[in-house]
Amino acid sequence: MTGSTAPIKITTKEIAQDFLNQYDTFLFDCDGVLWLGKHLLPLITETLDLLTSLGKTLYFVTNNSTKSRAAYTKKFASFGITVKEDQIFTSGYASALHVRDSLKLTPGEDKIWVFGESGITEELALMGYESLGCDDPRLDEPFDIATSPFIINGLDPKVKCVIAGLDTKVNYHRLAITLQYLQQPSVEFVATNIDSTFPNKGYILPGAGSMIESVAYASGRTPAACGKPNPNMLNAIVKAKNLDRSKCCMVGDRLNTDIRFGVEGQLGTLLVLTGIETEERVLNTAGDHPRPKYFAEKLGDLYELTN
Ligand SMILES: O=C(O)[C@H](O)[C@H](O)COP(=O)(O)O
Ligand SMILES: [Mg+2]
Repeated sequence: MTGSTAPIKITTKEIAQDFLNQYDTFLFDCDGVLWLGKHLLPLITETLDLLTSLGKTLYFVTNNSTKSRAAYTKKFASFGITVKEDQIFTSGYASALHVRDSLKLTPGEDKIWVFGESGITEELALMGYESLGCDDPRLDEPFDIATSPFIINGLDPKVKCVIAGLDTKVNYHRLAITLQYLQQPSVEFVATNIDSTFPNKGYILPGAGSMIESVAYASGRTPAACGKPNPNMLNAIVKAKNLDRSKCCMVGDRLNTDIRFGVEGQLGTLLVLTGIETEERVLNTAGDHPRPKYFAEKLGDLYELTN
């Protein structure tokens, strides 16, 4: 898929100002746009302050499910940036909303097996759902079919759904037990997001999608993926915040998630080159991805060019 208009690179003060004048609300992806792991990208604080001083509204929409919205406020604070929990949307939160609003599982009764991290279980707990799996230390043990407590004790019949996401403690034990639940046809299969990779300070690392693919392949099942570019996530944000899509801009570093989310959601789009994509891919008219309206070397260019 290609946009008919060539993406505009933000390289001058005039282009930067023209871009800023078009939008009153910005939805920021996090990994690859604001930071790389624990490393804040250049001029991020200055750019967010600039936008706030111009009266813009800021939201943060990340596919990274390893942290809950509450934990992300702490991560922002660790960089000296004040962000309220209700400005943050994660794929873990979107998955929990899916469990509650689409699958309509019963809190306090139905349980969820989590192949992923605490950013998922904390969001589920806020909605009253008990999770199994995740960081249970027994899953850190090497898998042995004769001794695994999850095999010996049998599957929990109250588990009605598997949520799979990015799990930096992925191992055979977690894969094996997740597969046991996915072999139950009545157990729903939900994925937080589809990102194949993510950027972290000079390295491209396996993303949630690469791990989810493993259990999807083993089970022969396709999960419902809840993060960007799923329009349900954007619909939830637009509804919760009463947004005018024509005045919103999605800022991301990945074409098949962030920019697709923005283009298909009828938002403006800005792609920054500090994460996954290259200028060559952004300008490629033959790619199978939507192209952004704007792109820039880094988010901080907005600050640098207008000051
Ligand atoms: O694999 C993942 O979960 C993602 O690549 C990742 O962390 C994306 O986060 P985002 O770029 O949406 O902030
Ligand atoms: Mg990103």
